[in-house]
Amino acid sequence: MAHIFSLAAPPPPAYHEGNQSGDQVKFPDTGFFQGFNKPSRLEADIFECETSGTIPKDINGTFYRVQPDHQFPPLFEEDIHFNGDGSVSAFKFENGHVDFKQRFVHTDRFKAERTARKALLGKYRNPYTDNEMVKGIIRTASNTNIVFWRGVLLATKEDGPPFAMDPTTLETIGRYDFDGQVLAPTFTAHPKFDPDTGEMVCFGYEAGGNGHDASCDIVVYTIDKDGKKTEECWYKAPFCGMIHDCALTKNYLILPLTPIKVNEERLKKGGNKFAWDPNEDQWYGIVPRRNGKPEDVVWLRADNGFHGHVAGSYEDENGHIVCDLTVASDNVFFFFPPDTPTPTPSTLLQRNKLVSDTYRWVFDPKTPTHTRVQPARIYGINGEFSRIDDRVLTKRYNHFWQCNIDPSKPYDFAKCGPPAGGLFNVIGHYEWDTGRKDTWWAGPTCTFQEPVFVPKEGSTAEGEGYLMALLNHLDVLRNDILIFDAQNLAQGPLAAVHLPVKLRLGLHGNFIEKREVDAWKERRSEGGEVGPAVPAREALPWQQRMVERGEFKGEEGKLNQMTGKEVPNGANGVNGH
Ligand SMILES: C=Cc1ccc(O)c(OC)c1
Ligand SMILES: [Fe+2]
Repeated sequence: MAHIFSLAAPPPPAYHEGNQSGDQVKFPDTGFFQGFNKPSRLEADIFECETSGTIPKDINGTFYRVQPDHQFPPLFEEDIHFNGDGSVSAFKFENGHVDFKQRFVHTDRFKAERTARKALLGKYRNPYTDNEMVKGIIRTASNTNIVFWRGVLLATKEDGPPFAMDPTTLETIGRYDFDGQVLAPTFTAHPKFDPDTGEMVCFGYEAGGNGHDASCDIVVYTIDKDGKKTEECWYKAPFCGMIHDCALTKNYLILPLTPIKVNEERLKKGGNKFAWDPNEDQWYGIVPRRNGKPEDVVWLRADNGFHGHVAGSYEDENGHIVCDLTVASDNVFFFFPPDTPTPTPSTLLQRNKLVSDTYRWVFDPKTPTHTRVQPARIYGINGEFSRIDDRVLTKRYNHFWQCNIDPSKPYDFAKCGPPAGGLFNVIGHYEWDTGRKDTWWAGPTCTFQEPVFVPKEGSTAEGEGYLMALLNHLDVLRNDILIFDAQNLAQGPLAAVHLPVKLRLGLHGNFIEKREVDAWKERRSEGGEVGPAVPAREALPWQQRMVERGEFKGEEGKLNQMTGKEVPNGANGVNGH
């Protein structure tokens, strides 16, 4: 890489044979850390952002989203974006004004590494590659989704528990175990919220042990609107593969099991978390929402494919489950190639050739388990990150929005290089009832991140409102937010918010109304109706088992110190009693 100055004494390379060498703060010279993918590590406030057009005055609320952003250069040169620390952005809209705030999620991992001033955790979801100092630590980087639950933000990643943050200040409150009710080692990044009951339905996969042992156990929880756990049931998956998103209907939860698999032996050898299995089916686990029993799960299967995200889902007049999601034709996670016979990583170029259409499945929940099924409808588009008007979740719906790939449009490779995160050069609005395709192309130097739907103040009609999405300027390394009329994308944006900086490629976000944030702030205040959110007081059961088995051997006090927990007689730490 070209430098604007030359050092008198050139330092040795930051990585030697793939491992970090020396203590320079220098990121790898790989695609995951250069160009638009360069780490940012920015925590900032911008009061009154610059805008173009007229920001609709009836948008009153905050668009929260999360991005992986490595706090420190990784231990291993070949590290991946998904291993970066969660960094949450908030765009607060009020009466035509927009303020920006961005903060890291202070996970146990973040705190330990900050104390050490360097990376201590190794590869993505492989504890066998960690520094001994952090043995037994909760490894999650909380970098995948940021949801609002009863007055707190939950920063989530599917390999660990959520971390709670204050919605106004973005300060981390701590690991959140729902007042001791949710103790599985893993927790999905895609909990679902039933708009009729106010319940949260959530799950964890690889949940039977410590979250890193290829267990086939899946746990499904329901938390009611008052914060009480009302359902917990454990199911078995046909293999330990990724279950990233889920679909919720009035009576069922559907778990798409993707044929990218965990193998504990591979982890022990320091290998990848996942390996793609091109010979495995894609599976759908259907479980009841009420009084589920382990034997109730129905697993349906279809030809190999890679699940993306769910748009909507509901039960039709026949009691069948309609479940809409993107399914890609091949391995989206090109950095997790098949194991056998020899792993040959595919490239970003191949990744960009995948087709990811939107599939409608109609499942009869009474079908015998292991039955092979076919899609009912394929929309005929190529994209990902579908969103709906969340008020129609669990209900028959019409509209969805997503980021699309249109390879027929010009792309300025000379100015932008390979399109970081995928060539999402179009934003699209679709209607199941009409087959309509309402799209807008962002031009040859821009791509989109996941959109959010913002309901119009005072309107209850599905899809009436705005669509908001981050725009990546790949040529000048900067971001905007574009705001559209949700049902007329083709006319172009109504307004834009301009950031003076580049964000990272994020995963997911949500728009939360100001009135909801304000009402909960009142309830969560000292002496309020509910009181402040309380972080987890006890170590997770898998950590307590490590202590009981004597696996800490004195590392425990060190770990407590590094994560800022109280050390004396383990009152508050990993042996928490
Ligand atoms: C599909 C997205 C996805 C799946 C697993 C992850 O750990 C993740 O981290 C950002 C993202
Ligand atoms: Fe996701």
